Amino acid sequence: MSEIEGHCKVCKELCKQKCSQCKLVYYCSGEHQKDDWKNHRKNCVFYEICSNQELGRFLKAKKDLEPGEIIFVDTPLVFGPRPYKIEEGPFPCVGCSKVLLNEVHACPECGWPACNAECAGLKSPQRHGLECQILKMRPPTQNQSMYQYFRFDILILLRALFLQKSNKKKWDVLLDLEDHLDERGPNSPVYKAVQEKVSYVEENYINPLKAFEKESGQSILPQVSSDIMHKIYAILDVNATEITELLDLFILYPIASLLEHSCLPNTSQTIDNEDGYKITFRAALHIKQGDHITTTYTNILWGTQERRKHLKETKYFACSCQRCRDPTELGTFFSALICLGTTEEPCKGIQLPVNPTEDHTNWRCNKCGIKLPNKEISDFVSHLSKEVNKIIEKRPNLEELEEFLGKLDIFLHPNHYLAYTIKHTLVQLYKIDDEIEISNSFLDAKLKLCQELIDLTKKLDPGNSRLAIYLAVLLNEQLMTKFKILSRNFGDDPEETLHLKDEVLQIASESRDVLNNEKHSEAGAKLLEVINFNGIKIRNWLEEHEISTAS
Ligand SMILES: C[S@@+](CC[C@H](N)C(=O)[O-])C[C@H]1O[C@@H](n2cnc3c(N)ncnc32)[C@H](O)[C@@H]1O
Repeated sequence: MSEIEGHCKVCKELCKQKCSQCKLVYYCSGEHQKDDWKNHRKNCVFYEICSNQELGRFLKAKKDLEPGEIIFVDTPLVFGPRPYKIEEGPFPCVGCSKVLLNEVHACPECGWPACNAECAGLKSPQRHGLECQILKMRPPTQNQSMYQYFRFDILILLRALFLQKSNKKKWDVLLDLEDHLDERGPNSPVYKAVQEKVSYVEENYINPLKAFEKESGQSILPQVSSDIMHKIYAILDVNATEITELLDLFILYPIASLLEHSCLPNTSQTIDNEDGYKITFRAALHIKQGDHITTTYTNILWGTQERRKHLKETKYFACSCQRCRDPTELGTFFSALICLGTTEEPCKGIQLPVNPTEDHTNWRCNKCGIKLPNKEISDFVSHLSKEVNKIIEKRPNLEELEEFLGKLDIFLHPNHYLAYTIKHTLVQLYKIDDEIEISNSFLDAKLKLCQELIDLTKKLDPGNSRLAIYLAVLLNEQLMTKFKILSRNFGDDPEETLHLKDEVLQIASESRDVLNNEKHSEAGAKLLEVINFNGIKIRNWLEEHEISTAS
């Protein structure tokens, strides 16, 4: 049997035609494919759901997947405003969740803030349509601020509770998601925070609801116990996907919730805000049949200790992915420190964790061998991290930032994640402006920094699944620096001109490609506009100087 032949799933005849969707099953004819659709339908996907003791459920590839290939599209079980209290700043619209930056209107039924009394989300059952009837039941209260009165953090809970009536299948799937309730026991801080919400909901909404149900004989929401509310918040914390920018949303998906975490994920995701927040997962790297399909639950621009701590505290597991296990973090040295040695003369070796997946691992210098306890390192890095946040918040100028980086350089490996943050800001402050006199050495230094950060970003995120915006910013800076050199040296050396022209065109094209999955995000769209504008500027210049734009 050749590779392009297989046995028809129905009659077992040898044939060449496959299911055009999953390309995993052979059918000798359209008729046999149609006959089998009822069985095949649920298996017509590129992944299988597996489970083991360590991970619980996870997804495995059923076939080899190429970068960019769609693995699955998922539709939300429920979505709503982030379940954290809003203490200041604008509210979102209760109907469509857009942040209300200008005029604030109200839902005509319950009075909650809305973008417009006609907002379609006010009536939609997936949005405000069902919860509105409960919000209306609250008795009038006095002496409460707007932020105490409009508790957007409880809306997603009400929306989830309504699934038991509006879509029992989704309700059952939701309740079957991982909750880690055992780790969120009554003494944990998270339990107390959730209990505050639950008591608030009971007092303001559930008690009036129960009174109404009793009086009217209607059953609106049968399951509203405190336990079920704790469970829903736990499920949201462990599984929900967050969107920020203009919307501030938590979205819970049935399939995406089963994806395993890795700090080196092999998928990328895009969410369609215009189509009910459908999420599309694509292969970001080559995925082989049988490989686990992974996403990331944390910030891959943090060092191993910070990522693992965050995962432990919010997702209740100890990550031991390829990056976490490697003291050098895939050769990036993203958490490495400079060894200060024991004598007055620093040894200048590199301090790395001996076993990064052990919480209390010692750190050891790769040159002098001196060991330091983890606590000493993490206290020191957390102190530096606060200093970095302070200086970034201050919106520093170039000189302040360079001076600060000079201090960090004494202690941190040049690739340390705190240095990365500073350098990423710095590279954008090294302006290449036609109005300013710029030396060649300045351009060379900027190019060197761009290249250093681009290489580092690509190592951390080889599938460009999380750091696309960071990378595109760097490529754009590199593009404009090379273009400056090209235009400055034009006429000196024709061969060099052509070489630089090719490089510039290649970088312009790469920076656009990198943003492929981000072009619908606010930041991605803005950046793409800048890159396209720069691309046009460069092409115009090349044409004016009669340099072919073909590579
Ligand atoms: C979003 S859920 C993933 C689906 C879950 N395994 C299930 O059975 O429903 C997140 C949970 O899966 C487990 N998990 C995910 N990735 C893991 C990993 N790399 N190592 C260990 N546990 C992991 C943890 O229990 C985590 O809290």
